[in-house]
Amino acid sequence: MADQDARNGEDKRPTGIPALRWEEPPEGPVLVLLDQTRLPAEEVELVCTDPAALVEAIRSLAVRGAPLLGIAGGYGVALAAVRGFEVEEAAAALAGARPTAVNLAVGVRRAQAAHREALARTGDTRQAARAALAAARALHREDTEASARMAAHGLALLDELLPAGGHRVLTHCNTGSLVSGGEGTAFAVALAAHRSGRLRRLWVDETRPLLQGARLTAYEAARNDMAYTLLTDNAAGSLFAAGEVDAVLIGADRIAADGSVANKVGSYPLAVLARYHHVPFVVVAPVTTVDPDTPDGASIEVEQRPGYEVTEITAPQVPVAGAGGGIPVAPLGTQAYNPAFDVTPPELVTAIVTEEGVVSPVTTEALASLCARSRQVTIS
Ligand SMILES: CSC[C@H]1O[C@H](OP(=O)(O)O)[C@H](O)[C@@H]1O
Repeated sequence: MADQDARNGEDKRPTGIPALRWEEPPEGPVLVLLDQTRLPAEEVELVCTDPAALVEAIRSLAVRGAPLLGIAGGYGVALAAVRGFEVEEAAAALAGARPTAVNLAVGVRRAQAAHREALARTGDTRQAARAALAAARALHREDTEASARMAAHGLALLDELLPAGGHRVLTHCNTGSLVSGGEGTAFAVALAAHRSGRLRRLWVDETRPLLQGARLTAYEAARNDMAYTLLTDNAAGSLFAAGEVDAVLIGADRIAADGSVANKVGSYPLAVLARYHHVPFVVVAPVTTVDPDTPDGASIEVEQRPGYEVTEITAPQVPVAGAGGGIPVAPLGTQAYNPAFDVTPPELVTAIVTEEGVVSPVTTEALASLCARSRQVTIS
């Protein structure tokens, strides 16, 4: 898919990167994924012909990012239905592939509900499969539209919060078109600022251990010709201290009813730094990430991932060395603590930006309408 030019910045292909697409070749429908574990070195596509392959792709982060997980989950149910797999079983496996991003369960549930309703109404498995696919496509379309609206609301908020001139924005993990049906969430706001000449600098946290920032956000920023600088996660503090950060923009995997935000591990320390240095800490996420059934941060299940992701550096070209197939950077047998996410309390969040607008301050009361809206979009 990529040619040599793509890696030296000479590639002039469209900046949007189709993270996934549904195709219907003669041999049967497939879900095609851009394998994000191979980026930025290689653009490799995974062709999923069954739900089990998609479950593994989700678990390995070949496909990742809360909104995209919801879209993939919906298509996964449709794939099971059109290819004659047991749909309820496939739905349960897909929804359980990763626990923290609520969008995954939402996407699966919407396609599953459409399938159940059509099957009960018609008794026809082909019609039921088409209903599941239509639900997945609707979710994909809605997320694409939501991304553009979040970008507009987010940029207007930055202009309101920050002095005129270029904004210096720090972001964590990856929240661009690789997590979305559109151009992403937090990254889409930075991209909108860039396109309007109002992004002075995008500070990109590398985001250990899987390096979504270094590998994916830098890749997307380069493809968009943005002014970006990569930094180690532990260098962020010195940037704040030097007054080099005007705002923090991050995504979310689950927002509890009280406004607690689960996001990539390392987000909470950024919120504390932002508060100490009086810098706005802005969360950008679609309404489908708000979970009215999770009352508070303590109720969010934080995914614990394998220790070898911390103790080894993995790269596709590296021959199998350690337990995870990577290069050990710690003594063999080293135990590692590897939570994939952390939870930021609402009092440290300046604002939550969704496609519906901006919530600030972040309180249970202020979120009530978002919770109600979330219930609507997650069952329609
Ligand atoms: C805007 S959703 C992107 C969100 O997903 C990332 O997690 P992962 O790479 O493990 O799927 C991270 O939390 C991002 O903020």
